[in-house]
Amino acid sequence: MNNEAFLCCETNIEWMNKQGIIQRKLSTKKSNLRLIRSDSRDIFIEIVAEKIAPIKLKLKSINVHKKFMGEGKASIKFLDDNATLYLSNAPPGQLLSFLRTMFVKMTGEKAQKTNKPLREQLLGHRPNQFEEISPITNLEMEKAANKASRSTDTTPSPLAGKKRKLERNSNEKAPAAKKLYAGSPIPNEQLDIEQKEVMDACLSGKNIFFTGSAGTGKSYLLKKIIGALPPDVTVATASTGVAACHIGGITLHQFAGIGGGEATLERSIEMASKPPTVSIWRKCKHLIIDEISMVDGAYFQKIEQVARKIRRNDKPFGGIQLILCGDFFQLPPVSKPRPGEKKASPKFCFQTNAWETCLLHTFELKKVHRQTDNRFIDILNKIRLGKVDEDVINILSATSKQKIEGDGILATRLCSHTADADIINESKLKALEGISKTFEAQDSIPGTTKQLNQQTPVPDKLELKIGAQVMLLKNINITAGLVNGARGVVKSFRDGLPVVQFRNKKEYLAQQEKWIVKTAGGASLTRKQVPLKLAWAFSIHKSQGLTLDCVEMSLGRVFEAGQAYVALSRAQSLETLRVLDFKSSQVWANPDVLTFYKTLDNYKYIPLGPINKHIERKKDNIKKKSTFKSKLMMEKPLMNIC
Ligand SMILES: Nc1ncnc2c1ncn2[C@@H]1O[C@H](COP(=O)(O)OP(=O)(O)OP(=O)(O)O)[C@@H](O)[C@H]1O
Ligand SMILES: [Mg+2]
Repeated sequence: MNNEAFLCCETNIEWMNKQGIIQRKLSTKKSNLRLIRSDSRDIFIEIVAEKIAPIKLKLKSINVHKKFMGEGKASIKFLDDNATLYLSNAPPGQLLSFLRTMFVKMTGEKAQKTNKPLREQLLGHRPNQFEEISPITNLEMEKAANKASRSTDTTPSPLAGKKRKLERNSNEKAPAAKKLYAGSPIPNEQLDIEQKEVMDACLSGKNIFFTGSAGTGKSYLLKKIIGALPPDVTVATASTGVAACHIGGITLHQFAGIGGGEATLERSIEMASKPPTVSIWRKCKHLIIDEISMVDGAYFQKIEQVARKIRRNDKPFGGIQLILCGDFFQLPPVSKPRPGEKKASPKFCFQTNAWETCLLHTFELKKVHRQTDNRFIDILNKIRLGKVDEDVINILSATSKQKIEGDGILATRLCSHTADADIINESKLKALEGISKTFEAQDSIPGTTKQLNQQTPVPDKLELKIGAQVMLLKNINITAGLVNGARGVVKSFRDGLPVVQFRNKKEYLAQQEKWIVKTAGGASLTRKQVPLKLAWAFSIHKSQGLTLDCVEMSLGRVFEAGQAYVALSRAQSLETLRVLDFKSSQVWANPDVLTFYKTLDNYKYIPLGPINKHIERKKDNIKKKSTFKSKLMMEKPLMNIC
């Protein structure tokens, strides 16, 4: 079956009379929609659902409303039939492919129809036979995308001239068309074989944990999985605000509604039993968690118990399908000491009973997409496991002297401590001459600044000057290299907006972009802001999940297992990386993580002995360093960037 021409979702169909009064209505919870073609080459949508006879609606003179496609909703108005088809709870990715196929095929059909011989048309007296629509070809896609980009109308439906003008939906602006045609022409080709295997397992309803080294496309795949599940019953979360924003979800804490998890189980259940949290817990069928390595095990255990109680279902997590993703070799959970504890003692999720009872099917992605240089990939894989040999030391040390900046774009410094990164950005901006311009975000609901600061990558106030080092925070034009994470410098201000030049020499006038985040109650909050942030420095914790194209680091003060690995693996290549004072003692893996991964097939042969010795040595180093560290924190941070 051509999956691009198939959609499963809720439908409502309304037929109207000439006066616009509804004559007939039909609602289904689950319909299967198919794009089909008659032997006279007309294209139809066929709607098949239980207890109703199949319905076929001809795709001619239609008006499509697709503004809420991302939420799994769209409507198609059939002007000749005086009917409207409302689609809801559709997996957003499937809906996008379906509408795209519909537009592409209709665009192609219009061109073909004029060439059809009259004789063939006149002889078409047989009862109609229908066949499934063939998959779209690259050529068809290109044609339709060109047509859509030339047109100011985002509903590239083949409506006839005058009618088209009249029926154009004024609510729809260009971005929706951009969304429809962005990315690879053939959506199925966007996943590699390993990723497809995980996707299939997720769609089969199993509990899944997928892992893999940095840059293997875990978050990329997670976004596709979210797009393939029905949105009304799917909750996409991540352990941190930045990671949640990356996949368009909310934090796990926001979803669970039990605060930081410090309360007793009884109190936590009480907290989660309040509306709207309770209804979201009950409605949820698929719970997605990205960056699972940073979720505190005790918290994970608690929400599993809360889920069972709230949903009155004794199955693990109250019967919710779990889709967990992350790399435990990266940053561990951040937790505060509990009452009576001097030091926080975070536990990983895999060390809990809840993890055991969920019977997770585990997958590992091995193909690295972030980097292409195999030498660099090998180095990163060794660092991930805490192994540092002479090759690693030599190659990383050699980067310390390389010039990676150009055209006024300086390298971004990754700092082990957040405060250091903030101070560097502030002081560097202050040191620039010229007047500064402040860009204030426009938030849809007043009083949500703190939440939006946490959940979106853009600040509520952004101060810029000519010469400011910035990073782009949205994919603006993928083919032009204006992608999330691209580094640039502010060259001038035009019409009050910053003009940024990027490493590939492309210039971009940064206009306000929109971020939409979900609240735990399911409402949407919107922030509009220029898609930039200061980029002289970032903290390693804030950089988790990012890809950076010109990056520098000094790892002398790292304090977590995996912190050096996270920092190094942000770089796209050895040529765009500078490690200032690399030492093997900066790299170590958590022994519990190593033991856990040894239970997974691909890690059976990790030589644990030598690595553990290294870890013990490292632990001693941390103890010695901690007094030194607190002294250092009071001194000025490193300022010798570039
Ligand atoms: N199948 C794919 N085809 C093309 N590009 C891909 C594919 N999978 C991932 N990528 C790209 O690889 C880069 C890294 O992907 P992603 O950030 O999802 O990795 P990750 O495993 O989540 O990394 P991290 O562990 O650092 O969070 C991104 O730029 C992403 O777009
Ligand atoms: Mg990721």
